[in-house]
Amino acid sequence: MEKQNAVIVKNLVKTYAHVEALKEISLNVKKGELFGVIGPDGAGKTSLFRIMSSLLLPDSGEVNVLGIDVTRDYASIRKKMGYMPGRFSLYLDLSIEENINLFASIYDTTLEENYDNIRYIYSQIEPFRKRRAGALSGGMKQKLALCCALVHSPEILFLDEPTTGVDAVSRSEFWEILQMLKKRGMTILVSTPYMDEASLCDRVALMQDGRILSVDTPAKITDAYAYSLLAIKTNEKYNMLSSLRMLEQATLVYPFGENIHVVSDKGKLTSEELIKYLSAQGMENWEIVEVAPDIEDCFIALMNQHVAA
Ligand SMILES: Nc1ncnc2c1ncn2[C@@H]1O[C@H](COP(=O)(O)OP(=O)(O)OP(=O)(O)O)[C@@H](O)[C@H]1O
Repeated sequence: MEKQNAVIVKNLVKTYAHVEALKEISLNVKKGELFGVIGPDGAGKTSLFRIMSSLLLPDSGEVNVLGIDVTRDYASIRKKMGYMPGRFSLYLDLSIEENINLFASIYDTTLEENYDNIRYIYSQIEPFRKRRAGALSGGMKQKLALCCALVHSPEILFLDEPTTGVDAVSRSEFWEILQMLKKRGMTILVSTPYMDEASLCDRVALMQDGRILSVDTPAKITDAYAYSLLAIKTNEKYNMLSSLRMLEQATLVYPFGENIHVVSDKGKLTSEELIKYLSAQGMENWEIVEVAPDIEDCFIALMNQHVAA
């Protein structure tokens, strides 16, 4: 049986003064899904999350969360959702325990009443419960903010860039917590600028400049890559980039980790032709390496298609 939608967003538009932050955004998220919204700074993620969480009104469009029209009935949806804003919403002068109790009191509940719901996360910071939030590491603040968002036992979580600026270990611990919450049936929407987090989601929306470029499972997005991708390993990155950018058959050339990626229309540039070109250019000490496109390659190609359109 087809899973029910937890979130339905239709033709959402949001404008600030002269900035069109959201340009007719539409998407559906299923109950129990871990759904990622991935995009660079300014893509419109925060605007979208604030509107879905009933904290901001759109200019036009529809937002339905758990069967509730959030633009009309924000009081009902707030009881059922947890929201973690991009910049932590913690009270830095209050202790861990006081922060959680404060958030609990807003929903007329207590930490004790909901202890079981947040035990897995809270137990990791409980030894420091008397410590001021301002004196916590980024990773601990992130766990505390998640406890605050979960303390009233919501059915759905909106997490806006929860891992931005947090160290790699804390990031990976945080994703483990999200997987655990998903297993318990929670619907989770999470935004992130980190492409490597895409593979941890059931489905992702790639977002740029107020638009969604693609929505699918990470595997289907990479399977749909419509170009030919060659990667070159070299110590002479700068010269290599300049040289490749003059190659007519290359649609896109960009540094990617240790390599340089060369994108061309299918059948337009073979590795033999690339070898010939680089040899003719007098380039030395490089090799072509086999790579499969990842989400970031797909994103770059989609952005380029959009700019070219
Ligand atoms: N209150 C505001 N007034 C004017 N422009 C705004 C306001 N809030 C956001 N914007 C602009 O709207 C666009 C989308 O911003 P938004 O914060 O939604 O994107 P984002 O993907 O969350 O990026 P970031 O990670 O930088 O917050 C950006 O161009 C931003 O500068």
